[in-house]
Formats: sequence, C-alpha cells, structure tokens
Amino acid sequence: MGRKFFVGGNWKMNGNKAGIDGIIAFLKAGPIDPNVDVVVGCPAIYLDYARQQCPDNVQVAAQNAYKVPSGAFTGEISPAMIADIGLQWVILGHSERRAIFGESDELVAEKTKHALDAGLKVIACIGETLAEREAGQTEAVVFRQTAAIAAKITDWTNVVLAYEPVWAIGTGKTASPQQAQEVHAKLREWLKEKVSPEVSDSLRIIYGGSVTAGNAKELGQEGDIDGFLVGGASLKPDFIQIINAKQ
Ligand SMILES: O=C(CO)COP(=O)(O)O
Repeated sequence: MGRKFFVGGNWKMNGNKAGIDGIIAFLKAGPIDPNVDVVVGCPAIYLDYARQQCPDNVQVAAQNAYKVPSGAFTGEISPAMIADIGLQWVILGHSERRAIFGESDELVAEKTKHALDAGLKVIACIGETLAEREAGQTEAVVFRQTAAIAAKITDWTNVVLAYEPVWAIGTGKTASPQQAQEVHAKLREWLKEKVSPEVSDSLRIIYGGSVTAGNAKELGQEGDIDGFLVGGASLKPDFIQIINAKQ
C-alpha cells in the first residue's frame, strides 16, 4: 500500500481576498501533519494570490480547466495557464460542474487527459446522485464515470480519484464510513480488473461529502479511504483537524 493521505479543500465560489487571508492564516498556523498532501481548490481569479500566500506545505489547485491550451473559449482557463502561474493541480469533473454546467463523462475525461498531458495533477471527481443510489445504480454510475477517464489516459500517477456522492455534498448527510469504504473498495476492484493491479494499489481514492472535524477520523480509518475532498469545512479552522485526522 503506502498511499500518502491526501486532503483537498474545495473553496468552490466562496471567499474574497480578506477571506483567503483568514484561511491562509490558519493553514500557516497548522500544524499540518507532514505525512499528508494538502491541496486547496481556489476560485480562478484568486489562484495567483493564493499561490503567493500559501505556505509551502499547501498546494493550490484550480477548480476547473478546459481541454485545450488556448483559443476562442471565452471565460475558460487552460491547464497551460495554471502551470504558467506555477501551480500543479486542478480539480476536474466536480458534480457541480457536471450537474450545473452540463459536463459529460466524455468532456471530463478529455479535460483530464489534456490536463495530465499539460503536466498538471488532477483530482478527478465522480459520484452518484440520491436517485441513482436509491435505484441501486451507485456502482454502475461510478464505474461508468471512471471508465470514461480510463479510456483516455494510461498513466494514473498524477491522478487522485475523489468519490463524492452527490447526496452527501453540502447536505450534512455524510456517507457512513461503511458506505464510503464499500464504494472505494469496489472502485479498487474495478481498477484492478480494468486498468491494472498496480494502479488499483497505488491510486489514492479520497472521499468527499459533508466531511467535518467530527467525522473525519472515523472515515479515515477505513482501509480504502486515502483522504478527503472537503467543501464547507475547508473554509474554517476545523480544516486543520480534518487534515490531521490520521494522527
Ligand atoms: O463538494 C465537496 C467537495 O468538493 C463537498 O462539499 P461539502 O464538504 O461542503 O459537503
């Protein structure tokens, strides 16, 4: 095993310079467990500001990027631009991008391939809706979303897979450790069969959806949960406790 614990914060479309200053102050104060990779997803307009302020043990990620380096795509940013300002990470395929902005499995996979080709690391998000879970479709959905990515990429070294059940995002309804572990273990089986045993062993699969300082320790004890992608709680000092959940 030996998968390094990974905790991402996703600020979504929140904050301003003053708010970011506050977040960075608690990130600097830490203390942050050196055995954890910490990455915070920042709105595009503040990426360079956050990069300049963040301590060295916290990386800054973009929350989205388009599938080509440049061109007539008003309002978009590219992986090349993210790399150009000195950043290494991008979040792709978040359920809000899929549901609100109509991103298909195919587009998320194309974006993932392009971002990796451009030298970025990708937090690729997947997850089922409540209706899909209730219809017994959870596995089919997360396998389909992962398969779309697997069809486009061969090297998974720079990918972190974030399982975020849509019904748990921003709702206060966390998946139980058992529910999350079950899906993560199924994903690992799928990867072993469809990609390779090596990728199945080494790929970090993180959980997102109403993670808090109160539930992170229990979730983090599950064998196939390699970290978290945290929304609301990443804006608060509690985020430090989530980062250190394995201590
Ligand atoms: O969407 C999420 C992280 O990407 C989760 O958001 P919450 O932690 O606010 O539920």
